Amino acid sequence: MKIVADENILALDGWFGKKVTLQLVPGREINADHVKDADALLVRSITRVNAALLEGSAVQFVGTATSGTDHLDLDWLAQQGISVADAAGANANAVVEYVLASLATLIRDDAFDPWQCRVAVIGVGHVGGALIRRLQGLGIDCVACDPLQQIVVNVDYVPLDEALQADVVCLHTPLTHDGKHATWHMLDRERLSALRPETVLINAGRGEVIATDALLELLQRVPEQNVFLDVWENEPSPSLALLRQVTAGTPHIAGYSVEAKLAASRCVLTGLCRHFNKKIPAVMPPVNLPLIVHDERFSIEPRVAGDAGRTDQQLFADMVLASFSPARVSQRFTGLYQRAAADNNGAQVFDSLRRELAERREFSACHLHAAAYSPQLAGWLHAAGFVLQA
Ligand SMILES: NC(=O)c1ccc[n+]([C@@H]2O[C@H](COP(=O)([O-])OP(=O)(O)OC[C@H]3O[C@@H](n4cnc5c(N)ncnc54)[C@H](O)[C@@H]3O)[C@@H](O)[C@H]2O)c1
Ligand SMILES: O=C(O)[C@H](O)[C@H](O)COP(=O)(O)O
Repeated sequence: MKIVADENILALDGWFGKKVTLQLVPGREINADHVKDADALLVRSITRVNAALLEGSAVQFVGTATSGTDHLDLDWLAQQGISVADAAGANANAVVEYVLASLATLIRDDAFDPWQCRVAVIGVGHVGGALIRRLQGLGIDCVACDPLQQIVVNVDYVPLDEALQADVVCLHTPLTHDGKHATWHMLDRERLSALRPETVLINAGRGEVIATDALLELLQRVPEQNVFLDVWENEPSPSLALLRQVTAGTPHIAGYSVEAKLAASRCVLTGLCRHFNKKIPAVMPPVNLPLIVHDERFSIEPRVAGDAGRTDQQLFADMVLASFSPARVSQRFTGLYQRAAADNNGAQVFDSLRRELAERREFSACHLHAAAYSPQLAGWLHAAGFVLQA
């Protein structure tokens, strides 16, 4: 059997016996020549999988290590009888932590108190559902907007235009082009203009859900509007003007963590085994991941305990941002991207930064000493996903 796979799907090597030929290829370079005699293709979001790639090939299974599937021509694949498996849910927790870290950026700067706010989550699937549960666990008021499925209980579902009046608006929808609830340019000029200037907008769904030109116009008119973008139109070459204007812009890494990457690999390998009627290995990619109890990134802990001058909210933000700071990533991304864009190398910067940022660990890898924090702060840290030990 021959499997062609994106070289950046984590921990694929070592899972296949001698009867399998695994060819690893950079995702943007996978072409019809690579796949013509392959039985299976494993991709990430950057490979377009359609007739142009697979027509006449031997591929009968496509696995994508992503939740989004807009890079796959699902109708054509179904017509051809090619099976598809995705990794929906694998990176939901990483995206939730990205949203918490974005809010922490504003809390730290004293610009914002989420406990006095209403957060609207638009798109309530794996990511949006997990986000609502996490925010509610933190005691933060939420509403949900999802006209296609209403699966989360104990939350009010509201129409889109009402959701856009919340204090924080989080977009977690797929990119879709057809039907009454298509999401392409769902936030167009008219809807963006309806946002209140103090509303915080976060997009970790797909870039095309917001019309770039209209958002740029909005930010030129209302520069104080806080906007966090992880996804962009025209990746890997997003608008530099927009990147410069947003509160924090990251190169599509909200769902990036070692935990998420391994879970995604597990999903595609499970799908592959099911399709080819192979036994699903009991233990899948590796893994003894070290905890970060003593990691220098968390040397903040003693400072937190000793710093009587900071409020529990600020200390909460400090802890979250010590783990992952979208603003720090944004600063680096913006600097590198604007220099590279001058030489038309922006796309390489986008891709190489993404590779580098895949080593993030989730909050659960950080074990903290409960006694170092006030009961309120310890409760928030626990609810956010950190592990509190006696
Ligand atoms: N930035 C990242 O790193 C990252 C990571 C994971 C997922 N994503 C993106 O986020 C999307 C959501 O991820 P997920 O795992 O929750 O997917 P999911 O399929 O579990 O959930 C998507 C939800 O969006 C809802 N939806 C569809 N159209 C809508 C509309 N017009 N208005 C409101 N809701 C709508 C669906 O009903 C569904 O409940 C993915 O499709 C992907 O494009 C991005
Ligand atoms: O849809 C998803 O799951 C995410 O957008 C995912 O994080 C994309 O990551 P990539 O496949 O490009 O590494």
